[in-house]
Amino acid sequence: MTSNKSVLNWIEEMKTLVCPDKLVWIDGSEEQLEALRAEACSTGEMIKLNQEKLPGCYLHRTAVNDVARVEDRTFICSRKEEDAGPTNHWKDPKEAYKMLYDIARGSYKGRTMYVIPYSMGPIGSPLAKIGVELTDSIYVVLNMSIMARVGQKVWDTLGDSNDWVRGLHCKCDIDAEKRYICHFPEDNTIISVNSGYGGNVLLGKKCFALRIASYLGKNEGWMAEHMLILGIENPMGEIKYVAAAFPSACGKTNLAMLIPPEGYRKKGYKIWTVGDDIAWMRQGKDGRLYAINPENGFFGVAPGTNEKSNPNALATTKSGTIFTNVAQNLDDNTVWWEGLDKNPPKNAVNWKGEPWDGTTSDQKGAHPNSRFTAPAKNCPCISPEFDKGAGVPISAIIFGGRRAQTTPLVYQSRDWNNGVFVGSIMASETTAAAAGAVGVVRRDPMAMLPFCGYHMGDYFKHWIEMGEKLGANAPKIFNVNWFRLDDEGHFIWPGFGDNLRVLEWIIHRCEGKADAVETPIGYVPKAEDINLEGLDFSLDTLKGILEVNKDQWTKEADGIEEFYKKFGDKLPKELRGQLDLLKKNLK
Ligand SMILES: Nc1nc2c(ncn2[C@@H]2O[C@H](COP(=O)(O)OP(=O)(O)O)[C@@H](O)[C@H]2O)c(=O)[nH]1
Ligand SMILES: C=C(OP(=O)(O)O)C(=O)O
Ligand SMILES: [Mn+2]
Repeated sequence: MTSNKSVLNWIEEMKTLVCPDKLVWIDGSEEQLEALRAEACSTGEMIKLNQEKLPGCYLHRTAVNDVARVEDRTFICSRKEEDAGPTNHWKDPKEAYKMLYDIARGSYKGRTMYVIPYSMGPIGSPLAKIGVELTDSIYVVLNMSIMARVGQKVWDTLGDSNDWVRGLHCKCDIDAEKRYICHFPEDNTIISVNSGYGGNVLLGKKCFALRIASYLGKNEGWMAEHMLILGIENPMGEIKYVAAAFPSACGKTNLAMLIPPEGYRKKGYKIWTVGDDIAWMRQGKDGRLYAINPENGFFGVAPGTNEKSNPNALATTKSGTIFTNVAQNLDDNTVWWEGLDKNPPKNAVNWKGEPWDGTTSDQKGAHPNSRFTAPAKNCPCISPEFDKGAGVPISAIIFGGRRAQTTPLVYQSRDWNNGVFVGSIMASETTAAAAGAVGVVRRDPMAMLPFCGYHMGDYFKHWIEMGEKLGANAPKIFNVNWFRLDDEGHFIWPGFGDNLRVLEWIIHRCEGKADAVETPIGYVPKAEDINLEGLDFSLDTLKGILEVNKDQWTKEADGIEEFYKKFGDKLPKELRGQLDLLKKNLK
C-alpha cells in the first residue's frame, strides 16, 4: 500500500503496543467496504435498514454512556501548559503518552487493526492535508470513508513525506472513567480511547481538522475554523460565498443547505452548499480569502431535520448513510427521530436498543444528539466547487449562537478588528452535542472554545494578523442570532429558509447596496431593508429583534470584561481597545 518509512515505523510501533490479531489496510474500494458492512451486520455492530426505502443505509447504536463529545476529557498536550491556554484542558505530553499507552496496551487482542489513510480536502489540493487513523472499529472505518477521502490515492499523494497526522483510536471497553481524547499538536498526533461516538473517534473531523489544524494554521499563516461554507446565487447568476461559525447544534448544517423561500426561488435565487461544519481558509494569489471544506460528508444532527426545516439534508440521507442513535421503526425497518414528522412509530426500538412505542411513550425515541453520516455528493444543492481544490472566495464571515435575548437578529462589525472582537465575545446556550448541562449560556469565541488547539489569546492574535494580511480584501464580519425567544419561550424569528432574508442583507452590505443604523455594538439593518415579502411577520416584531438594549449590553460588557481576564497579557491590545470602545459607546 505504501513504502513510506514514517508510516510503516509508526504502524509497527502501534501494533506492538495494542497487539491486534490482524491488520487490514483500507483501500477505499467498494468491495472492501461492502465486506466490512456485512461483517458489522453479522456481529450486530450495525443494522441493515430497508434497502428499498434507504439503499445502502445502516443503523448503529453507541453505548448509552457514549453519545456526545466529552469536553472535560479532551486535552491539548503541548509541552508547555501555557501553550494550551486557559480555555483548554492540558496534560503533560510525556505523562499523557504513558497514561494512554497503558490504556491502549493489548486492547486490540482478538481484534483487527484497520489502517485508514485519509485526505482532509480534495486529494492533491494545495489546501489538503493527510492523516492516518488506526482503529479497531468497523463503524469508524465506514464513517471515515464517508467523511473523508479514503484509500490508495492518499498513499500515492503522501509519497515519502513525513507531513501527516497520526491518529490512534482504541475502543477499549467504553469505560467513561478512562475516556480520553488527547491531542499532541507538536507531534501531529491524536489518541482517542474508550469511546465510539463520532465527534470523539472520527479523528479527521474535530480532532484533526480543527484542533490540530488550527495549530498548523497559526504556524503556517492560514485558518482552520468551525464554519459552514455556502454560495448564494442571485437571479443574475452571480454567486457570493459566506462562511459562518456557530457552536455545535446551533444551525450550521441547516444554514448550509437552506432552501430559499418561495418568492426568492421564483426570482431565481439558489443556495450552493460547500461545507456544513469546517472551513480551511488561506489567502489566494488575488489577495482574497479562499475556503475549502476539508470533509467529504456530513455528520449532522438528526432531531429536528424534516421535510420542512431541511429537505436537502433529509434528501442527502436517503442512501449510503449511517444513522447513529436514532429510533428504528420495526414495521418497515426505517428510522425515526423527534421532529422528523408527527407520526412516531408504534412498533419501534429506541436509541438505547429497548422496545419503544412512540405513540404512548414519554421517552425520546432518538437521542437528542443522534446523527446521520451522509455522503456530500448526495446533497441536492452541493456546490460544483465542493470537490475542487482551489476553494471559494469568501465575501462575508458570520458568527452566531443561541441567545434567547440580548443579541439582535443580525449586526455588522465596524471593521475587521471589531469583527474579531464580535467573534471573541460570542456566547451561546450549550446543546446536547457535548456531554453536560444543556441551555447554559457560555462564552464560545468563534464557536472554537472546544476546538482551538492552542492558546486562545494567540488564536485571537492570529485573527488580527490575518486581517492585516488581507487588508482591503478581508471579508466583512457579521453576527446573527436566529434564536431570540418571546415571553412564552417560542422562537420569534421563523429561521431556516427564511434566514436567506438576513443573508441577503449581509450580501447587500458587502456590495455597498444596503443602509444600516449605527448602534453601540455595530451596524444593525433598518427594519425596512430586511425583505419580509411572503412572510407573516410584522415590521414591529422585526424591530423588536433588531433592538440593541443598552441595559442588557452593559451587563454583557461586564461579562466580557470578566471573560477577558482569563487571557491575561495574552489578550491582544486590539481587543482590549474594542471592549473599551464598546463600554464608551454604551455610556
Ligand atoms: N429555531 C431555529 N432552529 C434552528 C435553525 N437552524 C437550525 N435549527 C435547529 O438547531 C439544531 C441544530 O441544527 P444543525 O444545523 O444540525 O446545527 P449544527 O450542529 O451547527 O450543524 C436542529 O435541531 C435544528 O432544527 C433556525 O434557523 N431556527
Ligand atoms: C461533530 C459535531 O459537530 P456539530 O454538532 O458541530 O455538527 C460534534 O459536535 O460532535
Ligand atoms: Mn452540523
